[in-house]
Amino acid sequence: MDLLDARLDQRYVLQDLLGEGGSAKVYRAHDERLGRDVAVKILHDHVHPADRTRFEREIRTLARLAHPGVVSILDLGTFEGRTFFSMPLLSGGPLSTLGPLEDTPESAEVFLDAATLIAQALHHLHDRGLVHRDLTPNNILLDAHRTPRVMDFGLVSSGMSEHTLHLTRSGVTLGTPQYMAPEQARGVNVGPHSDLYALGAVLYRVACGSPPFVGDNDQSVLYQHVYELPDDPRLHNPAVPDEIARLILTLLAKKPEARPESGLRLARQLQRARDLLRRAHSSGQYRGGRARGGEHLGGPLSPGALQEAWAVPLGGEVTWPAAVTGSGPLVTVGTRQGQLAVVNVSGDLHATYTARDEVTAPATFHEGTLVYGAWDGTLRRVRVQDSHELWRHQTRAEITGTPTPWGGRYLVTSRDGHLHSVDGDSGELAWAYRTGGPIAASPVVWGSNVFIADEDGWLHALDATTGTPVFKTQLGTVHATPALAPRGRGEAVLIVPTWNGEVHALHLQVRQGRAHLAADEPLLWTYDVEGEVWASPATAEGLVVIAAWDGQVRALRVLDGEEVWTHRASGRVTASPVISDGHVFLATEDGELSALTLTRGQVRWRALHPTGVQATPLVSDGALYVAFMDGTLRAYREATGQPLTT
Ligand SMILES: Nc1ncnc2c1ncn2[C@@H]1O[C@H](COP(=O)(O)OP(=O)(O)OP(=O)(O)O)[C@@H](O)[C@H]1O
Repeated sequence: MDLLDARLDQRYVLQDLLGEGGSAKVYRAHDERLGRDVAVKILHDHVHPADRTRFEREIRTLARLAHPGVVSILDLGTFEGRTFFSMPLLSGGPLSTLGPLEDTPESAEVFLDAATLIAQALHHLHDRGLVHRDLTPNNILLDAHRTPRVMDFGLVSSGMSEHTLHLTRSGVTLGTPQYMAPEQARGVNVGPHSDLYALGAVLYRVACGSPPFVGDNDQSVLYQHVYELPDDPRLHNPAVPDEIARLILTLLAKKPEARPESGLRLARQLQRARDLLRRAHSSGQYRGGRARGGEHLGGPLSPGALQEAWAVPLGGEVTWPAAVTGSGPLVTVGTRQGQLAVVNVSGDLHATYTARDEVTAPATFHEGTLVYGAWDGTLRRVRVQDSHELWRHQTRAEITGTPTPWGGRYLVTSRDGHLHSVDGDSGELAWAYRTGGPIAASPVVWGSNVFIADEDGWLHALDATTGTPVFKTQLGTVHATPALAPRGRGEAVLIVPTWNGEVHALHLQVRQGRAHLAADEPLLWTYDVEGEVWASPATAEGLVVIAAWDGQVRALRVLDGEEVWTHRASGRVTASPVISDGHVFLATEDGELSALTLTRGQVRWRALHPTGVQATPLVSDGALYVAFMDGTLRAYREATGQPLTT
């Protein structure tokens, strides 16, 4: 019977059918009494007694639970003899909309936050002696803020002793094979650990886009849950961070005792993974990879109170396109005189590595090693701990871009127009792609796609794993590395500044892992800064900051290129602006350092030095690190004891 427009309990007007399950229908309804929209779940007209039991079980369970990660029951009633209940309307779709994971810190953080809340919700359930037994991505819906709520408690079992899997409805096995723990598939020893396994399978599906096991029929899937090992999630989606892949695989352990011991313990592990990722993002400052938007976490919170903490002579000039990069307690910068200096955060020189030539390409810290290229075409990988050189790879021309880690390899550009993919373990070349013109910019990675812009004016998009071209488009000579602003699921804006001053915003979409230009509006906007651009744009919070060489700095809206503010720096700008915690950090060729608010461009801090800066500064660990052209590295920290000024 169609219930649309029916008015339940003088209060709920049913508006749209949201979905239908075995026992009930779910409607979007308007609660006239409170003037808000809710979801109403109403029992089918004629139901099998088993389905009625499931429905009642769900209501009783919901009434016992109160947790931010569990959908709450608002009201209970009957309509023409049919039981119904109302609950908050969850408009964010199923949990799977958070995936597949993209190679952005935001994507992993949203995923980990959601997983943590679900783990806590499971703990809440388990603590009350309940086991969900049917956790699937569709049974965890997101609200408008992407907060997940566990629902669908029709299969919940109370009491750990209950082993019944075959709660049947018309002879059908209930539970969802794709997410079912091995012990549940076999019908023995189902308990809280089975929900943790199911959560592992759900997270696998979200992270990779497909569940751990697929098969032609339920039996084949269940067989694999019992006997086969799942693939490493990174094989299906290389953007899955290592920490997340490891946690998912422990949840999918065949033996319950090998899984995390409780939802609470899992929640802690997920939070730790989030902290680790956050730290990796705040330090491994390579422009093309995680920090490709020029945004970094962990910069000075109140730049108004910045003071010089130390200065270290590096023994050589520091010029564009060098950049200060860092990891944990170490900061590094290369010089023209063939040195790569590694300084610790208290200002002591930790080590110096020599190259035969200028080290102007920014170095990358990655997994305890340092990867750096030099003007003579050598790429080296060195262990930070003991300075041991792991390998050296020789290319034919100057290395211009920062080595960008991708799927166990490093993507690195050279002046003669090549993008090389070099194996991280052996230093051997996996593939090389030749663009038409010289390259000065670093590669930019998005999902499994890599973009490079050359000086002949073309932007190339390649498959990052194989180097196969995906598309190319002509924009104009590019020196600076483009900035990528992710725009929600499978969409991003790539902001490409051309040397002659035109900044183009390309609208990218990803379909089955491949990037392409949006068919309806490939170019969102073009903005003419009327001057050369050497610095890479920086983007965060829906804005992009572009510093032209003549010193004019502009913040534009990523969406439509509208100008939000402008600022005139004291001199020419070659170093890229850096964004952290709502501030933009700028350095000029005549020695002006400044910190501006991101949203309004207000100057919060300014310092002048007799020598200038061309290399992009680093923000990390609450400090600002700047390498001056004369070869000094200076650290600026917030003066202690001063109140926050912003
Ligand atoms: N609170 C809600 N807000 C928005 N949509 C909802 C809400 N609750 C349920 N839905 C939608 O209604 C659909 C049907 O819900 P129901 O709980 O009956 O799911 P089911 O899992 O398909 O059925 P079964 O009870 O057989 O397991 C869900 O898949 C979901 O899309």
